[in-house]
Amino acid sequence: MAAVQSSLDRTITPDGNQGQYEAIESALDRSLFIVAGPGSGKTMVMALRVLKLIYVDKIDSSTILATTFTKKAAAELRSRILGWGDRLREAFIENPAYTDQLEALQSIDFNQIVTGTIDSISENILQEYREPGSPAPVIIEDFIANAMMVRYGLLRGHRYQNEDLKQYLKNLSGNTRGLNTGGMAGILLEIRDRICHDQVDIDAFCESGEDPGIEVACEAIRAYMRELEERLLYDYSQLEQEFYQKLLDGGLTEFTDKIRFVLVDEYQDTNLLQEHIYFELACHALQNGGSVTVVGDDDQSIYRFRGATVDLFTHFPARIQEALGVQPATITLSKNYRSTHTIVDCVEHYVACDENFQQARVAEKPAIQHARIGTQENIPILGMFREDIDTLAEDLSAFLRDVVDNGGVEITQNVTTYTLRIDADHGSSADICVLCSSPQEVKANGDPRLPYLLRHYLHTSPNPIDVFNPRGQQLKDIPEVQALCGLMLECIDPGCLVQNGIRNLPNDAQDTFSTWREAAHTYIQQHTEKHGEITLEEFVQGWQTRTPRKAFEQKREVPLLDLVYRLVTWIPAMQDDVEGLVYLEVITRTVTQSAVFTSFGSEIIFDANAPDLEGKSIKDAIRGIFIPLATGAIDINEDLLETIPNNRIPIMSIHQAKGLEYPLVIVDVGSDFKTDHHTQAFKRYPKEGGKTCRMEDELRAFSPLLVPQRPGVDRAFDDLIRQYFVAFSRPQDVLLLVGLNSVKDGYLTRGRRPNRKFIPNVATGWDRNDTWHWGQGLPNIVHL
Ligand SMILES: Nc1ncnc2c1ncn2[C@@H]1O[C@H](COP(=O)(O)OP(=O)(O)OP(=O)(O)O)[C@@H](O)[C@H]1O
Repeated sequence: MAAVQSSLDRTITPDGNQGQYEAIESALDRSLFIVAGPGSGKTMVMALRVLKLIYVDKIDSSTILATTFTKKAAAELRSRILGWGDRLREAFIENPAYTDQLEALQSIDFNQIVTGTIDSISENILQEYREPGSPAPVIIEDFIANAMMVRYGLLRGHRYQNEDLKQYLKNLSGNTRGLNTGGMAGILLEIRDRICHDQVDIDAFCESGEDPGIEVACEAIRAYMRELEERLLYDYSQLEQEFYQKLLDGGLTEFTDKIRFVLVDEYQDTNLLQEHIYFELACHALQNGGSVTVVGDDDQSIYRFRGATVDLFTHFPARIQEALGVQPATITLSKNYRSTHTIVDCVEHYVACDENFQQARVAEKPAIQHARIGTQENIPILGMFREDIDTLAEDLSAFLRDVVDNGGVEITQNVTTYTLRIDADHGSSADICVLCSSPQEVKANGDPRLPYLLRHYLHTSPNPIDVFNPRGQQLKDIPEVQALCGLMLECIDPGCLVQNGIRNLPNDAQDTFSTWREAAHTYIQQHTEKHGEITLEEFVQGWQTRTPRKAFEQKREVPLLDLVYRLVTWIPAMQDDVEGLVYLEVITRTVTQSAVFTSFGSEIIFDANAPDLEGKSIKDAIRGIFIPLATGAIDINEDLLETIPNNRIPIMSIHQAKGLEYPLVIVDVGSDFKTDHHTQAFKRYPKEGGKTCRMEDELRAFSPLLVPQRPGVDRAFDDLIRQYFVAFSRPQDVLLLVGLNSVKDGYLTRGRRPNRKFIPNVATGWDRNDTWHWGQGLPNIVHL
């Protein structure tokens, strides 16, 4: 610990940081259950426990496996271990007390530690320890899984037209207007993932006879799984299943024989299949004389919709004792090193105010305490509420401009005045973050939402500030995407000859193709500049008339990726704008990945000896690339957003913000809520469990987990509380809540005798028994 203090500038003492100290210093064979609050240094504790095993217990680094839930968190954990590991090594090498250990110190290879998400670890281990001659697993991204479900689960066999299936998926999703093909595929994949994650007996589910749509859904899922198997492809669920199966069958003994330490962060988001994997790994670790450590915060479990089962964390000690006979020591980390006293108090008050929620938390969880070191101002919690969304966006933009550029904003509470200002030397607009339940920029009816208006007002000011919100719009509706996809279609299939010959072309895809092609024509007219000696119009004509020369190289196979890269030379927004680059990346990944499962590998074939191949390869590309893009089957994956530009204000969903911290965090607690409208209830004060809970209830009846004890509506409340708990615990210095006046003061109903009505909302301190703990007008915060 002395080296940690001198080299890493972290003081961890048995008195000052008891939980952290105990977790790091625990004996190597002591298994731990660490219940940690927000900002309590989970990642630091994990990294230092690993380094303690290596430096103090002299453990071989290749016997340690450390994993966490998201790619971002896994990368952060790895870089901490590597960075701190090296700094400590340098300090030991320079210290004369360790001269006799120089060789051992120099030989430590931190890269041998197995780190990553459970998916990346499964992939690497299956690849590294596979039988000689057997192929390495090929993993498909979610969007390809979706495209394959569209193609093999729905289009093939015309299941997308099956009324029983349509009705079943519609009921399950709660979508009142019905689903398009991409939407149906999305729900089917959610069912399929749950079958894997909850270890559901699919035969029993299929034969349950509760709804005629279930059988068709299972047929579609089985068709999709067969296709994966035949092509030796794995989606992420299947990858984990395969890893677990190989662990059970003893096919990975070379690996399991050496594993001694299993450490899992973010355990609150574990599903049953992952628990099986961790327990199997832990079983080997214990047999090899090591231990298992899990860290998590049940209050931050926000991935139920992806199969996370928080009970696996809250009941971890009993579950692992039953499975492996080990009794882990419970350690709590309740000190918060991130936020000011005011924010910590607000977060603690928030999480305690719903009495019913306490039953869903880890028993006897201690309150969060503030422990942030160094001088800091206790800026009050702020609120900005306005009559309408446009005024809110305009005023919020003006506030942000003042904070970033115009010398700051003064806030007075009682007699104290605070100045909010981005640090002129080290700060930037990226110190601010806007969190919403969804970063969508427009509503289904086309009306703008706060993210759209904020982008607009911030950008049109004299000193423009840019936002970063690539997930704000549907990919197919983004102008550059429309232009690029339209240009590609016009090049490969002029006059829609092949397109019109495709049977089962979904109507929504057909409509989108027409919009794209029109966008391409407009784009051609507006962009007359030359690239590589020709204009865009000449380039497209070259393709359309199949006159190679300048437009494309005379080859038998022309990769579509080449076409993409050539066309974007006329689309500057896709070359130098960070959001445009994300869109381009999604399209190129779609083209590359679809090559994995299409017959022509994302190439157009021009063969005079076999002229029919041209049409077939175009059809293949339309099916494999363009239909998924047009039907919403492909969306922007979160891992494409790992790097957030340092000169823009990120607008993100609360889920994306998990694990992050910012000096100033703005949380939208009600910019969409003008009235107490029932269609919005699920976002603020649920009346029922909703899609995720319905799916949980439906499928867990056939899983060892069994149907959840807590009613769906209570689980929906729990999830909303946790979501805003995560949001409110992200800021270091300032938390600003924004919304409409109706959310804080209520609104007047129409009619001859208007009546004041309030909008129950979990994010503004209502509990599920209709008590408003924060009160009318939100008097507990300072209003701007
Ligand atoms: N003992 C400590 N001394 C000083 N700073 C600390 C200490 N422990 C943690 N911190 C700091 O507190 C902040 C929060 O830590 P970290 O991000 O690891 O928390 P966390 O538990 O992962 O939080 P969350 O679950 O809310 O994402 C970080 O800035 C970290 O550097």
